[in-house]
This record gives sequence, structure tokens and C-alpha cells, in this order.
Amino acid sequence: MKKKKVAVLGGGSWGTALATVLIDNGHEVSLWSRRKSVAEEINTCHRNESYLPGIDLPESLQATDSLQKAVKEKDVVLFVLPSQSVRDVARQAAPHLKKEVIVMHASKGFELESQKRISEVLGEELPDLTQRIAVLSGPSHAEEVVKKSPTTVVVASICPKVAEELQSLLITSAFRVYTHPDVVGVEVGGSLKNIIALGAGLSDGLGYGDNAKAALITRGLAEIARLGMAMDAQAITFAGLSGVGDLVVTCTSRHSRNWRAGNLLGQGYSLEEVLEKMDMVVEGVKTTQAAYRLAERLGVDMPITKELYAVLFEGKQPKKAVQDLMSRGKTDEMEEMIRGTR
Ligand SMILES: NC(=O)c1ccc[n+]([C@@H]2O[C@H](COP(=O)([O-])OP(=O)(O)OC[C@H]3O[C@@H](n4cnc5c(N)ncnc54)[C@H](O)[C@@H]3O)[C@@H](O)[C@H]2O)c1
Ligand SMILES: O=P(O)(O)OC[C@H](O)CO
Repeated sequence: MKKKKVAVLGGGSWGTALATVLIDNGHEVSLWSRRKSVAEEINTCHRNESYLPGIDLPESLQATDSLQKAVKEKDVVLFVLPSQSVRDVARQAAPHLKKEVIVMHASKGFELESQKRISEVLGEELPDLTQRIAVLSGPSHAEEVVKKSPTTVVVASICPKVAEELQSLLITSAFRVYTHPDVVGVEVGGSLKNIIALGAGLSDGLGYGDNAKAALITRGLAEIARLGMAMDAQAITFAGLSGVGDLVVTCTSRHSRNWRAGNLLGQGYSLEEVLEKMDMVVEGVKTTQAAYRLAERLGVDMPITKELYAVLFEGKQPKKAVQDLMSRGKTDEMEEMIRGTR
């Protein structure tokens, strides 16, 4: 593929990891970090110790704290930011983007206030580019990607050519990229798995076993798919990398921030204490709020999300939440999976 000029917006763990994949493919990369100290550390020490400790980064990776400089004249711009900051950054970047730029995001959450998906947020802020927006998702922890451990992801766009261009831009022998047509399903799966991962961490923190975690993963997938289908996603998407794939990795990996946060909650820390301890974004907290509101609005039954919401925001004791989940009325597994809409 012809080498491209690419901006990566977000100097956290995932932005930095994706920048290394692009460098491996020979692209010219400008990484934007709003923190000047991070940009300087990358440029001078080729490290990002706050987010990827102990990892040597390619010397050709250039970082800047100027958003305008980062996106100027770029063929492709990747938004790799916490979900709640995408709108603001897109608004600031908009006047400086090339007309024919391709935009991809890799955030896993919804905008809390509007409960919109991140490609919708980008579409609103960059209305001339709606056909050129894509999402990257799938089971992919930054800590493993920078070590070139085999990883598979999907890139979804309403425009197949855009997804194919991004596939070619990012694919390496260690980072396998599949195209995908279902933007809604990919965004819903990638966001909601964080809720279930918080629950899985909480379950482990309470000392429950593997049976409980397997139940959370499976029943979690059922309610993710229910909400997704009510939002017009395709059911089959939830059986793929951005669905069950990402759900499994996030519920079982020691790298998962969502699992770790849930685990601390299960050990008895308050939400405030947990967020204080985590120095990286834990998307599942705000996604629980957003999904709770969406489920209410769309009339979708999401028992795990509802209980987690009560634990996080209404002071419910985690053990009582588990008890209430286990003593729900008798149902048929498959029937409930399909007919979960009230
Ligand atoms: N870390 C992973 O392995 C991974 C993998 C796949 C997807 N993701 C997703 O990627 C997104 C980014 O996650 P991350 O892991 O890089 O997070 P992180 O916590 O490691 O880093 C977040 C970065 O965003 C910056 N930031 C925070 N608020 C900002 C704002 N208002 N304006 C500009 N910059 C801001 C921070 O300074 C930091 O550089 C999340 O949605 C996450 O779910 C992460
Ligand atoms: O560390 P987490 O829990 O934010 O998960 C990161 C990625 O989404 C895993 O695919």
C-alpha cells in the first residue's frame, strides 16, 4: 500500500499502540497528546511511561501537543480517545482536516449525555465526512499489541471502500484486520462488553468462581445483543470479534482496566476510591449509565446492567445484586434471549 500521512489523536495506551502498528507498516505518524510532557517524552526518550511502562517505542514516532499540527495535511485521522472527549476534540480538529480525509475511531463507549454511538458523534461534528467514518474494535489490549502478540480486530464502515482502505493501512502479520459492514453492532458490542467486564471483575473480587464468570459472559452477551438489535445491529455481529471476542478478553484478561475496576469494587472499595486508583480510562462506568438509560428508552430488558447500575450509582451491596439476579423469575434461556424486549 502507498504510504500515508496519519494522525493519531490520543497519547494514551491504545493511541500509542496503534501508532506503533502504523509505523510498522511504514506510514508517517503524528501522535497528538494533550499533555505536553507525554509528547516530549515520546519525542526525546521514545517512551510513554505513564501509559505503556517499559516499552521502547519506534524512534520515527513523532508526537505533538498541537492538535492543528497533528491533523494538518493528513490522509487519515484516528480518534483514540475516551468516548466522552471525542466530540470536543472533533470540533476543535474540524477546521484543520483535509477535505478527503478518512476518519476512524477506536473508542469503546457511548456519549453519556446523548447516549449516541461515537460514529454518530463524529458524523455530527464532521458532517461533510459521514461517508468516510469508520470504527475499529475487537479483542485488543494495547500491552500485547506493542509486543506484537497476535491480535485480531475489525474495521466497520457504512462505506466498504473506507473499511478496506483502513484494513490495508493497519494490517500486519501480528495485527490482523477484518472488514465489517455493521457499524452499529461493532460499536454496541465494543462498548457494552465493558459493563459485563466490570461485573466479571466484581464477581471475582467477591470470591465467586468460574461458573459465575461464565454465566456473566454468556448472559451478558444475550443482553448486549438484545440492546444491539433494538438499535438495528445485526445479531450475527455479536458472535464475532467485536462481540464475544472482545467480551471474553475483557472479562478474563489481567490487562483489562474494566475488570480491574470491578475487582476492586468486589473487594469493598467505593466507586470513588476505585476511580482514584485507576490512572487510565474505565469506560464501563459511564457506559453503564448510558446503557441503563438506553435500555429504559428502548424498553429492553438488561438485568445485569440494571444491577450493576444499582451497585455503582445507588449504593446497592454487590452480594445483594448477585442474589437478585439469581432469584429472578423462571425463564427459558433461548426464549428470553430472543424476546428480551418488553
Ligand atoms: N487500552 C487498550 O488496550 C484499548 C484497546 C481498545 C480500545 N480502547 C479504547 O480506546 C479509548 C482510549 O483508551 P486508552 O486505553 O488509550 O485510554 P488511556 O486512559 O490509556 O489514555 C487516554 C488518553 O486520552 C487523553 N485524554 C483524556 N481526556 C481527554 C480530553 N478531554 N481531550 C484530549 N485527550 C484526552 C489522556 O490524556 C490520555 O492520553 C477508550 O475508549 C478505550 O476503551 C483501549
Ligand atoms: O482495558 P479495558 O477493559 O479498557 O479493555 C481494553 C480493550 O477494549 C480490550 O479489547
